Amino acid sequence: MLGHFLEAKVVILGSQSVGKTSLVIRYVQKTFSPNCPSTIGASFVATKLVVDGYKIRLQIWDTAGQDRFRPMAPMYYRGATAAILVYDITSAKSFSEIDSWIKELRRTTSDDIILQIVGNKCDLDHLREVSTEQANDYGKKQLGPDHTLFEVSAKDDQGVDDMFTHVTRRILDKAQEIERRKRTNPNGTVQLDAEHDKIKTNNRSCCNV
Ligand SMILES: Nc1nc2c(ncn2[C@@H]2O[C@H](COP(=O)(O)OP(=O)(O)OP(=O)(O)O)[C@@H](O)[C@H]2O)c(=O)[nH]1
Repeated sequence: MLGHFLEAKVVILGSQSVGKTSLVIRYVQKTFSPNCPSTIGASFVATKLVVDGYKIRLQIWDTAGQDRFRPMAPMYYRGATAAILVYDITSAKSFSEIDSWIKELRRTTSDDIILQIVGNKCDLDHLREVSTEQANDYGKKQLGPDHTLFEVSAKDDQGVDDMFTHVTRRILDKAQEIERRKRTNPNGTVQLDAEHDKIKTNNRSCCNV
């Protein structure tokens, strides 16, 4: 049975200035700073939450969107359970770059990585360049009919908590699926252990959440 303590790595990817750091700060610190400095390399924050009775520790890696840091990205997404792919709804270019992230992740990571598309800055609807319908259709086409697009605003605190909770639920579902497969396919131990390594579960009955 899946332990009641779970740890997962989540990486945030996307073009420069789409608001990756702002989303993490909004989620973890409940604040917004309009003068957020551009990320150099990447930064890491850990946060604990309880979803559906499970205590989860998310290790969130916020990566730098500047092109010069792109070659470093594999260092941060390697071993990730989930990747949050962020675009800015006022930038068609940032949306088109999601496609190259998906291709790169498909090429270089396990099929099991959870991919979540997120449009940030929905407070700037009057400047919108990417329609909800376009992004929604794209997400379902690329990531399957169950993919739910999130349009959020780190500035106005719209949808950010819901989006992180949704990703965490998907991580839980994945962990449960891996457990199920492990039970029903004992011959697949090696492969399943490799997968399982990315979602660390622990049967501890007590933790710091
Ligand atoms: N209006 C609005 N501005 C936002 C929002 N989120 C971020 N910003 C602004 O967008 C700019 C870039 O935000 P960051 O969080 O630094 O973006 P980033 O994707 O982490 O940027 P890099 O680290 O350079 O890749 C900053 O001026 C933010 O204040 C939002 O939801 N609405």
